[in-house]
Amino acid sequence: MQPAAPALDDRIPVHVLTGFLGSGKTTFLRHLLGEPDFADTAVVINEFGEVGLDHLLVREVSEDAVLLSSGCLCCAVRDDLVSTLADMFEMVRRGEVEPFRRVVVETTGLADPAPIMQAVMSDLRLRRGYRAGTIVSTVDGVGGAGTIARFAEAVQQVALADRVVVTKSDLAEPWRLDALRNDIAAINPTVSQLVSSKAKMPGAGALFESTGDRRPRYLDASDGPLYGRHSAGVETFVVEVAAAVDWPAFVDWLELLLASRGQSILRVKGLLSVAGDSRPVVIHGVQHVVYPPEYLPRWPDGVSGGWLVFIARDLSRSAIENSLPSIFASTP
Ligand SMILES: Nc1nc2c(ncn2[C@@H]2O[C@H](COP(=O)(O)OP(=O)(O)OP(=O)(O)O)[C@@H](O)[C@H]2O)c(=O)[nH]1
Repeated sequence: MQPAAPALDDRIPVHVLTGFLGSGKTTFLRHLLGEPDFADTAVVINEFGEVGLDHLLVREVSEDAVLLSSGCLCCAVRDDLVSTLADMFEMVRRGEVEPFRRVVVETTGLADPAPIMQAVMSDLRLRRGYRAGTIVSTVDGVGGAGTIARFAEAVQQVALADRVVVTKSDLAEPWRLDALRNDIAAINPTVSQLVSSKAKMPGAGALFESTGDRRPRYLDASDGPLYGRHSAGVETFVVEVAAAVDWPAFVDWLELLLASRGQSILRVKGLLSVAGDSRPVVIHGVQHVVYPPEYLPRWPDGVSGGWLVFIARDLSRSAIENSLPSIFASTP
């Protein structure tokens, strides 16, 4: 008698998209969600600050992105992820939402992916409907080597990845990319490394496909010194910017701030109203780099005034607020 073929596992894979602050997770995810291969993908986004931006950007391409805010998935809001996934499954079962074929969880930039994957896979309710997917980690082609050298979180994200996407290759010199790829290989010798440019990457459709039968690395990570911990002193705060800003003055202010305090400011992002334009402007700064602004077609529902979120070390909210007045457009 022939041995029975192994039963096909038709549970929904939960993939984790991780990567250090500003390394390009959301940009890459938005691009993927626009590809036909990624139709039927449910997205759960976790952000640090009291206000989230990434889910607003992802909703431009996929209406149903769910935001888990106010804490990091790997340490503070793990239970929220478990109950969100359970609710999503129930809603599909009751026919309240369209079925989905995969879930992608985008973590905060400081997250350890191991406790996230473990929380999902150790919950008996979830295990009936979901299975562990792939861990994909983005690494910033420009600043990645520096963050790997300075932040244990960046090392952990690479160490546990099944695939690494080196982003921003359009901005980085070839020698820098080669050196970074060597750093990544030194941390995780068997990981497959892919390179993307402005979120475009050959073979992106297969990004979350299984990497084979290898025992997942996250299973062995629970006794490591990094498990679910964050580098000391990293804090987040939100600065409200209710009035319209004068664009040239704002750019000068942000460039000066990041040039002088880029070692402290790991990430700044936000949504602003700019004098003379009705569209909200999305702002991105990553360490010393200010990225080109992006316009949203309209203000998202429920959002009116602007704000900036900072993720920083040794930087106070009052220092930022005191320097802000220079950016506002003067009223005629
Ligand atoms: N030129 C260029 N810019 C990129 C690329 N990928 C991302 N960016 C820019 O880098 C900035 C940060 O990208 P995000 O996608 O927001 O990064 P993230 O990892 O989601 O950020 P956090 O969630 O805050 O940690 C944005 O201004 C992006 O437009 C790329 O391949 N090329």
